[in-house]
Amino acid sequence: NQFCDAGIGYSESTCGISSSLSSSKLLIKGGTVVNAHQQQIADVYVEDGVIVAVQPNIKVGDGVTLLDATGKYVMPGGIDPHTHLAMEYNGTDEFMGLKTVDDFFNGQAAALAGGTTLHIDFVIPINGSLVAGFDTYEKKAKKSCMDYGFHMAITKWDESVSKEMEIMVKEKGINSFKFFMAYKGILMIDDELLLQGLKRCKSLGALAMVHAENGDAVFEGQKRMIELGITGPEGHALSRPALLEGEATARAIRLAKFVNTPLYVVHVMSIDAMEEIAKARKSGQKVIGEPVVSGLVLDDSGLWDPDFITAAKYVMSPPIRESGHNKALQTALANGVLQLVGTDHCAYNSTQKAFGIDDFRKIPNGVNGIEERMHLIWDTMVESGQISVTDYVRITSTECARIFNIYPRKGAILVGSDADIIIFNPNSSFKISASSHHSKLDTNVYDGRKGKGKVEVTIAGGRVVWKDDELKVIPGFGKYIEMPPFSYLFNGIDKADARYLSSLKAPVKRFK
Ligand SMILES: NC(=O)NCCC(=O)O
Ligand SMILES: [Zn+2]
Ligand SMILES: [Zn+2]
Repeated sequence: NQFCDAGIGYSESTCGISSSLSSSKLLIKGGTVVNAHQQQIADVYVEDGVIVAVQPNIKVGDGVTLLDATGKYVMPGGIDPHTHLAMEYNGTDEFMGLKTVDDFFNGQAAALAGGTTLHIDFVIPINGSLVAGFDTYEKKAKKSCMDYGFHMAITKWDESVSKEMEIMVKEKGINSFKFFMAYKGILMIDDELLLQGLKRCKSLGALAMVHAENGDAVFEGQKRMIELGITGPEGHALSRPALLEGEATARAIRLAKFVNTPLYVVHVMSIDAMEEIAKARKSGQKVIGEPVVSGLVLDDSGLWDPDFITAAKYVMSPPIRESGHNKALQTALANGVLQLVGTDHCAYNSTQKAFGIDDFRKIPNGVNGIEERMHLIWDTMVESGQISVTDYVRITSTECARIFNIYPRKGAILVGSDADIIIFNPNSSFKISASSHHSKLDTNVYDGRKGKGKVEVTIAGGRVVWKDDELKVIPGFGKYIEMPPFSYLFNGIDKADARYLSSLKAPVKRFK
């Protein structure tokens, strides 16, 4: 790994960052500046971490770092809405018995090398306590080298959880809560809890997110596979078919409609789930669908690899589906049925994956992607002609900023926006390899993939952190980004509620 893997307190001089790269004034010259709404040839001038001017032919004095972007795209840094860095369960007894290997420093360094400048991670409560979970994640994130935000998982329900949700929203800058409809006995919630959670989210202006799989049926499917003697990684896919993802997606959508609150479906992996989202959106319901890179570009064939470790590295939930789902998800992303792309970066190494050598139920669930997302989505969606460059910015950055209510501070190259910027060369190329990536993983589910386009420069918070294939990152430089409630998804909810109430033909006056 090329970045400075020092602890907190590392200073620029000890890692040899040249003064030109650490200048607080930057001028990006002559590139095509792309926002989700338009593209234009312009210069971009940055001072103290903020974009100060976007226009042609900006003239500056001395002491400004110049970056030539002629023939290249200048785009907002990627925003990954779905990561699990240093993920733990209950603080000590980690999710599926293990802790993810990429933490809030090296996982972020990998993200920066791939052009992502902000990620939103999932806080896992400790014994159900949101405050305890938040405190733990706040400590883990102290060494951050790039900006980050938090979603919060809800794993149990009582008065104190309901109160803590309010604290999260009003005092801690969290505006989204994830409900796991799977992982029975660990994180899974039931419909009653989901209903209470949806109501509470609505009252706080927070976005409800669901991991949509029928956890009871998955549990049954797992038993079925073991009874049939299917204990390897392929049993993972066979035990939780797409119909169970479709069922849970439909159920969550209907409950959100009943409550009249927006819903965000994380890691949409199947046609079954995507079609439920399409139907709901067509009817006017506010449902957001997030595919992840693995579901868009891979198929399940790796799970049948005769080598256990090779197969186990593809184990994630919902599973990577058989070929055909990936292409359908790409089309849905291109035509607006799905809105933004995450990674679900959840890194378990070979030793950890080997925990399930005799029983696929014990293989920790998760794949990488935080470093690869921007390149793979460019190659799969833009280079193939499925979407435009402006749409690329929308699905990798802007829409995420809008949904989580931090636009245009993030997700845009506009005067006043944070200087989180990439310079992207469409004529260069990338190659993914487990031996050169920046994750701590010893494997990579995209190992060997090549494609067109390359993130040549990443600027985060106004600093050049990635250039000439070299990382220059500082632990502690990343900021926590608070996300206010009542995003645009809540517009009109009150009017729809009033319409509903006035439409009720009740109460009926009855004579006794
Ligand atoms: N997706 C996965 O397999 N691991 C991370 C946890 C989750 O998002 O469900
Ligand atoms: Zn999930
Ligand atoms: Zn996840």
